[in-house]
Amino acid sequence: MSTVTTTAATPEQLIADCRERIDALDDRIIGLIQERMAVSAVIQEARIGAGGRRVHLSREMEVLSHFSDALGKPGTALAMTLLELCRGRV
Ligand SMILES: O=C(O)C(=O)C[C@]1(C(=O)O)C=C[C@@H](O)C=C1
Repeated sequence: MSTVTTTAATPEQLIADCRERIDALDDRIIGLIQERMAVSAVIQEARIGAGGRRVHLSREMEVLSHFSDALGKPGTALAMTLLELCRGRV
């Protein structure tokens, strides 16, 4: 977990500063998700073009484990949402 430093003089200022940082982080997270969706689409199109299926279950298990190892049970839910964004509903 990274450290958060602030020079805020009041609780109100601290909250405003931190919310600004959260909004900026959320923008970056959204950008990364959009980048992930584009990369995932390249893989899926290549697989379908080669006669395969959109979904690759064993790879999805690896993605789910990656997130749950790092973030616990909510990480699994997050990975499932990411996978749905990247390949649609199954
Ligand atoms: O890694 C793959 O083979 C992908 O197609 C990418 C991806 C993903 O977004 O992580 C998407 C669909 C598959 O079911 C598995 C994983």
